[in-house]
Amino acid sequence: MNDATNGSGATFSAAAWQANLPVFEAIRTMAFNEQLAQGTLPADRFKHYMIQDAHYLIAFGRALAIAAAKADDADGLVQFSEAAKVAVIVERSLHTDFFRSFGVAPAEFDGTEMSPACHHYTSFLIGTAHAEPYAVVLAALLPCFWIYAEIGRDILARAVRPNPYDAWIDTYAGEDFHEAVRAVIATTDRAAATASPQVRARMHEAYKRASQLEWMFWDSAWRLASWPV
Ligand SMILES: Cc1ncc(C[n+]2csc(CCO)c2C)c(N)n1
Repeated sequence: MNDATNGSGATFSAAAWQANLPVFEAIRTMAFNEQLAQGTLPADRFKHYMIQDAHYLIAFGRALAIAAAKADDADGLVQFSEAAKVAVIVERSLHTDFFRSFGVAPAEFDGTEMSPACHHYTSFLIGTAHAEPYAVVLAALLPCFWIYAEIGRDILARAVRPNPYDAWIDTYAGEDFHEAVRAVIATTDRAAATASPQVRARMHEAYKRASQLEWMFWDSAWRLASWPV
C-alpha cells in the first residue's frame, strides 16, 4: 500500500476536491467574484478584502512556517519555509502597491482589526498547525492555494479587460503560482498516502473547514462585516 491513494483508489486531493465541489461552486459564483471579473466590484468591498487579506497573509505565513518545522523531510522544510516567505512578500506588495492604488492609508490599515471571518480562519489555521500532525496541517493549508488557483483561472477566463482588478487577477492566474499549487497538492498526497485512516479522516475535516472559511472570507468582504459589538 505504498501508492498515493492509501489503498482507497483515489488520491486525497482528488477525493477532497470532489467532496467539496459544492463549496467551490458557491465561491465561484459569489457576486464578489463575478463583479471582480466584470470590473464592477465596488472599491469599498475590495478594500475591505485587501485589508483583511493583509492580516490573513501574515497569519498564513506563520502557519506555513509551522508546517515547515513539522515537515517529514528536507524537501518539505524548503517547500513550506519558501511558501511562508512568499506569503509575506505578497502581503508587502498588498501594502505598497494595492493599498496605494486603492487609497488605503497606513493609518486605516493600522486602525482596522481582523474581521470575525478573518479571525476565525487564521485562528483555525494557526491552531491546526500547532496541534495536528503534518498531514492534517497540509490538508488545512491546501484550500488556500488550490481554491485561489482555480478561482484565478476561472476569473481570468471571463474577465473584462482592462479591469481595475487586473493585478489581482494576474497574480492568481499566473503559471508560477499554479506550479507552486501543484507542488503543495503533491506533498499533501504523499503525506496522505502513509497516513492512518483516522488521520486521513481528520485531513478531510480540515480541508472541508478551510474551504468553508474561504467562502466566509469573501462573504465577509462582500458584507463589509465587522464585529457586532
Ligand atoms: C483568504 C485568502 N485565501 C487564500 C489566499 C491565497 N494565498 C495566500 S498566501 C498563498 C501562498 C503564498 O505562499 C496563497 C495562495 C489569499 N490571498 N487569501
